[in-house]
Amino acid sequence: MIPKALTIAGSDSGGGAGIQADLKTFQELNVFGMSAITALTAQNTRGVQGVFPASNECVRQQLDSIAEDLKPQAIKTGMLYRSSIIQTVAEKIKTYGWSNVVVDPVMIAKGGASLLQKEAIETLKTNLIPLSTVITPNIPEAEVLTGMKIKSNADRKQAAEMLLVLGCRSVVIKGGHHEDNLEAIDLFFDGNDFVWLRGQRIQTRNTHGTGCTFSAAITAELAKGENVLNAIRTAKSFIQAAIEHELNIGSGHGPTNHWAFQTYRMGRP
Ligand SMILES: Nc1ncnc2c1ncn2[C@@H]1O[C@H](COP(=O)(O)OP(=O)(O)O)[C@@H](O)[C@H]1O
Ligand SMILES: Cc1ncc(COP(=O)(O)OP(=O)(O)O)c(N)n1
Repeated sequence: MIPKALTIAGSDSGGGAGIQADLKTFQELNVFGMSAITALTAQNTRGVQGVFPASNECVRQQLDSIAEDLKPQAIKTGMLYRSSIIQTVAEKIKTYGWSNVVVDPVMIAKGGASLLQKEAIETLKTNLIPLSTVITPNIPEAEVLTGMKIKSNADRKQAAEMLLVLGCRSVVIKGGHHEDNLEAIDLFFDGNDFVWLRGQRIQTRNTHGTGCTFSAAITAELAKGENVLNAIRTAKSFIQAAIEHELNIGSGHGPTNHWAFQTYRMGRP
């Protein structure tokens, strides 16, 4: 059986984040990728120049078309932009009984553009997060979702506990935005165990789409039947290789190298 994964996210015309990063990642991990597009963005390595959200009907029809013919073994959500799109996605996840749901609570692009309306944060918390197998906030997103400041390791553990109360089955709070200069360390928590996933911090500005790529790699591994922690370990290795072997494309924050994991590194850390 060919594993199939679905991404429900925004399109990045520059190819480094969003739907484009997700499909490249699925492909590199030998998973057949499908997509439902929630918004078009005019975007490049310098930033986001325009956001054009899809109608609810457009999102609904894409999800129905996929579900009626192609059964994804795992799905991920990225940029969902507004409350009504989140509601549509949550309804469809329930209707079609989709499992292995990875929620990347995308809020703000690196350049500062808003990819989620403020009023949609509550809908994300109440409608979508309770349906998720794992959520993958970065530190600023975890701060918004919990209402607490995250500075120390103890803070991050407390935030992970608070996020689990929202109803997700597990959480990984990514460490890309942490001030640690030597390592980029992510924290996994499933209600029982805290696991720190360590990687050398690469000094580069070419980190556009790191979060999308990381959550897509988790989704691909879940589609193949891996457990959540193993999926996250492989994703960490995938993103580490993708940042380390940079491409230097564009004049701003360049994309990561989606070929690198296959080319340079196959194992988990
Ligand atoms: N400079 C870096 N060097 C190595 N790993 C990084 C670097 N920046 C981010 N990462 C890793 O990339 C993944 C995405 O993290 P992060 O940048 O926090 O997410 P987002 O793109 O959602 O803001 C995490 O596994 C994080 O540890
Ligand atoms: C269409 C779209 N979706 C998501 C993002 C954010 O991607 P992320 O992986 O968090 O990377 P940065 O944008 O922060 O570099 C996006 N930019 N566009």
